[in-house]
Amino acid sequence: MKQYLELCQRIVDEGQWVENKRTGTRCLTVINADLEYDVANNQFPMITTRKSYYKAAIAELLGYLRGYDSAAQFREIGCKTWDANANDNNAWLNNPNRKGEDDMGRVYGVQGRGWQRPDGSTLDQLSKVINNLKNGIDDRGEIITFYNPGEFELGCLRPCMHTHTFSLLGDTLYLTSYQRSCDVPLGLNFNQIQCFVLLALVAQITGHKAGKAYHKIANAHIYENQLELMRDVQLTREPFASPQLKINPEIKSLEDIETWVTRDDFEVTGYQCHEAIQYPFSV
Ligand SMILES: Nc1nc(=O)c2c([nH]1)NC[C@@H]1CN(c3ccc(C(=O)N[C@@H](CCC(=O)O)C(=O)O)cc3)CN21
Ligand SMILES: O=c1ccn([C@H]2C[C@H](O)[C@@H](COP(=O)(O)O)O2)c(=O)[nH]1
Repeated sequence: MKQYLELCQRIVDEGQWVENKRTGTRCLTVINADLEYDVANNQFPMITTRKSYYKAAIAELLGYLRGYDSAAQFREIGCKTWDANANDNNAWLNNPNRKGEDDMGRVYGVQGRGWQRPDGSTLDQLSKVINNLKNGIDDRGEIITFYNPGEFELGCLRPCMHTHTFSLLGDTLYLTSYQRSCDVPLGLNFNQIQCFVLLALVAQITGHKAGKAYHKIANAHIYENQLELMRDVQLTREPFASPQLKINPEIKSLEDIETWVTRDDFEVTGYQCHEAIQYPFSV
């Protein structure tokens, strides 16, 4: 929690204003942030200085792992975060590749589970990594990347947290996640949870201990219409201790994640937080 608040304070104190053409809203911006999460000791990085909706963040991650490409699929598993980008953004609405209501196109999990090869076949990056890790193999390229510049025009948004590298050291699994662009009041709240859960879950289904998750962010920003709430409300609050996450131990394979796991297989204990803050969202 301390590192999150320090990043927010750093943006407020040292950020520079950057115009943003896509959303039309300028952002107070810093470059480079390194965060880490202690999965080994179950220090679940949920924001405590406002109410955090962790189940929606986990549902979003499950949707990515399943290769979902429609905001309707995300809604069905308890996550509304893709409605606006799929249905309210003019650039995407006018894009001839959009296949209709709720279509997100070839984003995130579509690339993770079905990267298109030149010969027309597809590559399942996630299965490869899980199979190797299950067999104790780290080929120094246990990487899942959603970032496919050749297909940007086929999706509603370029992936933000775009690459995940898994590393095995003895029987301990580590994760390094890379993010090109981060909406610190809204998105990071979800992304911190997702890095933690991704490592905890993959460690569980591949039979390893979880170590740390490292989260590397290039452009970290606060939108202009979020600044007052962050500076004058959220940053004046004292954080509470980190809660703990309990994952259903019956989750044992990638197939389980694909078939029956829901957001209710994840329970948080010991969560104490300040009142909710509703931050504006820029589409
Ligand atoms: N401008 C912007 N910021 C983002 O963080 C973001 C995007 N766009 N587009 C793609 C995804 C969607 N994400 C989102 C979208 C909405 C919330 C959001 O509204 N969160 C609320 C409540 C969530 C709920 O009730 O389930 C929050 O208070 O955290 C969070 C992340 C993260 N990403
Ligand atoms: O997981 C996510 C997804 C998106 N974001 C934020 C970061 C930016 O504010 C927008 C994306 O805008 P771009 O113009 O494509 O950079 O969404 C996030 O923080 N986390």
